[in-house]
Amino acid sequence: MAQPPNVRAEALIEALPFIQKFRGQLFVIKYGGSAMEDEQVVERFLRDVVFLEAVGINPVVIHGGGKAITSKMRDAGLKPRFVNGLRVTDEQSICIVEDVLDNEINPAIVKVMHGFGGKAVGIKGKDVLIGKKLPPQTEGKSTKIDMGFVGEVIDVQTDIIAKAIAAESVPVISPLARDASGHALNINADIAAGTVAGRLRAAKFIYLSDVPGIMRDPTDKESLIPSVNRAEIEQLREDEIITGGMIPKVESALHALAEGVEKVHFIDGRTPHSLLLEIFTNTGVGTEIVA
Ligand SMILES: Nc1ncnc2c1ncn2[C@@H]1O[C@H](COP(=O)(O)OP(=O)(O)O)[C@@H](O)[C@H]1O
Ligand SMILES: CC(=O)N[C@@H](CCC(=O)OP(=O)(O)O)C(=O)O
Repeated sequence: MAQPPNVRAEALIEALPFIQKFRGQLFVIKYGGSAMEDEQVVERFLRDVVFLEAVGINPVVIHGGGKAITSKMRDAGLKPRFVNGLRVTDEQSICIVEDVLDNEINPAIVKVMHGFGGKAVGIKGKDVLIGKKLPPQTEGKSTKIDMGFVGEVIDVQTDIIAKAIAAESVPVISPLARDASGHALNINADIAAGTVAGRLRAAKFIYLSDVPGIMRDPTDKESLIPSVNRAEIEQLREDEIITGGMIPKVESALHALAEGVEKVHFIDGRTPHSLLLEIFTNTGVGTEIVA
């Protein structure tokens, strides 16, 4: 049932101080994982991003696509393998990774945003992120695994991103880098986003995922941790409360904070308008990481 007009107007007025505070500021948003699986959820999120841009905030979106890559690899008869949350990526797999991220997911996001009347520009990670191959990773106690074409970001060509923002377009960036010889490297999207947020000194860095935030028990919603600092994160890792896909997230969040990002938030991409609630209301949503 529609709310009375004055209640609806109050929601806009509640947003006023936040719009005034955040206009002109740069927010990096990592969008990935299961929160990307449902078309309705994707559209709702992207409309929220268009809204941010329309009220003068400068969002930069870094997207993932791990699930789609896994499914395409399986179709090709390849068996996905992860070490410490990172996909082992051989020559055949990197072609699939590039195809899924740059030719499918990235243009689809831009198209939906255009459909909502937003301005967005797709940027291939390879065009802005310079990387180098990761050394072999330790699995278990001592086994070293060659990760293939998996990299870390050593430089960001921020001028290309800045140009898009100056043109009032939302940069939508895929998590790939190029190495010194121009070869594509697969970058975990959380790590790519954390590096970009740090280099751009984002006012906020927001992760949208498929959990309410960081939890003491990922199966119990009530165990959500609303605010956490570096020392507490280290303890949560030691106690193996933060595991799996949450590890690259907290690591890149801490990296971004060390680089001067003001605030990092983990919110649930499945909750309708969690992004707008986090930014434009006093309601605390998800987990905030403070320096
Ligand atoms: N303490 C924790 N709190 C919340 N989620 C956690 C925690 N530890 C591990 N996880 C896992 O991390 C996952 C999120 O990481 P991931 O699946 O890589 O997200 P995305 O694909 O959105 O980047 C959650 O679905 C959850 O299973
Ligand atoms: C090296 C590495 O693991 N790269 C990731 C890149 C995509 C990603 O991170 O996507 P999500 O954010 O949706 O998980 C991968 O191949 O799955």
